[in-house]
Amino acid sequence: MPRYAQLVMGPAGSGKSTYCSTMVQHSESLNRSVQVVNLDPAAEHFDYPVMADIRELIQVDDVMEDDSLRFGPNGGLVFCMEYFANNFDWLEESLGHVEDDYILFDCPGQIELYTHLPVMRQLVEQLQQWEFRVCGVFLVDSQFMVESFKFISGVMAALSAMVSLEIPQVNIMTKMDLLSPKAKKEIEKYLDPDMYSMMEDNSDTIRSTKFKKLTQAICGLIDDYSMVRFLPFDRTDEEGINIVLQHIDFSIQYGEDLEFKEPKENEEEPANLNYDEIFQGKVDS
Ligand SMILES: Nc1nc2c(ncn2[C@@H]2O[C@H](COP(=O)(O)OP(=O)(O)OP(=O)(O)O)[C@@H](O)[C@H]2O)c(=O)[nH]1
Ligand SMILES: [Mg+2]
Repeated sequence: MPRYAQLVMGPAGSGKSTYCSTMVQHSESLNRSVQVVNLDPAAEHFDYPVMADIRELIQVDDVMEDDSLRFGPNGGLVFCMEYFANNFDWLEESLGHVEDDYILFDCPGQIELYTHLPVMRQLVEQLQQWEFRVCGVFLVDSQFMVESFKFISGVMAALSAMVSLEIPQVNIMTKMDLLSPKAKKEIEKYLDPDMYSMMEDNSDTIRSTKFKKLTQAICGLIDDYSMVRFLPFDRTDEEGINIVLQHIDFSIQYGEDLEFKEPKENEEEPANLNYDEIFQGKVDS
């Protein structure tokens, strides 16, 4: 039986931990069991129950305080994640061997983990060896998406995670509840974007021809392959949360292998039922 995992990624402060706790609550209301693993060695607050916490293995503060290492917060985090990659048996022990389990991994916000460092890919390969079907969930803060250039940089971040991990990925715009109704309307065009027209929006502000050509090439690449779409995520909207969950479940085929329970048969028909007699009786009366 397969196991299921969501790798919750995204830039710092994009709402990863909040997403995890919202999903746990939502799944509880659906009578589904979803567990969360904290993979952020610098995490301070989260309000979901954890099944495993990387801080039991290693903490950024300890690495920074170590006189022989002398790392700052970002170098410290990279060191922690590399240490984690060399100690996956800790994770294996913490996860146990439960069939059919569904686990969210709340990842750190340093973007280099998803663009060029090998740690997340190693984690994905390891999870797949343990029979997990993994979906990447990439979060981007909707507050930063209201202008085309910011949007393009968000798209590129999501795309580089998608390309480097080679797993199904669902991209999400978070904090939709903070947008005004006008901004909400405005942001709709970013959910399923037409990159060429977005390029047109900006053409007046781009003066350099080289920059314009480069932007055009990037927009063309994104559009031609239809690689990036976003789903809105408003933590106060149950219906919207359900749509996000359905997309993710679909991408990892959650539910297809669950055992089908036959509905209980109604009372069996009497064995010697003579339909001719019944019919005859009805016709006679
Ligand atoms: N209004 C609103 N606030 C949100 C939402 N999601 C996150 N926030 C707020 O945004 C801030 C950051 O959220 P986190 O969930 O901690 O973000 P994160 O991506 O886990 O942050 P790091 O782990 O530090 O990278 C917190 O103050 C949250 O309360 C949302 O959907 N709506
Ligand atoms: Mg967090």
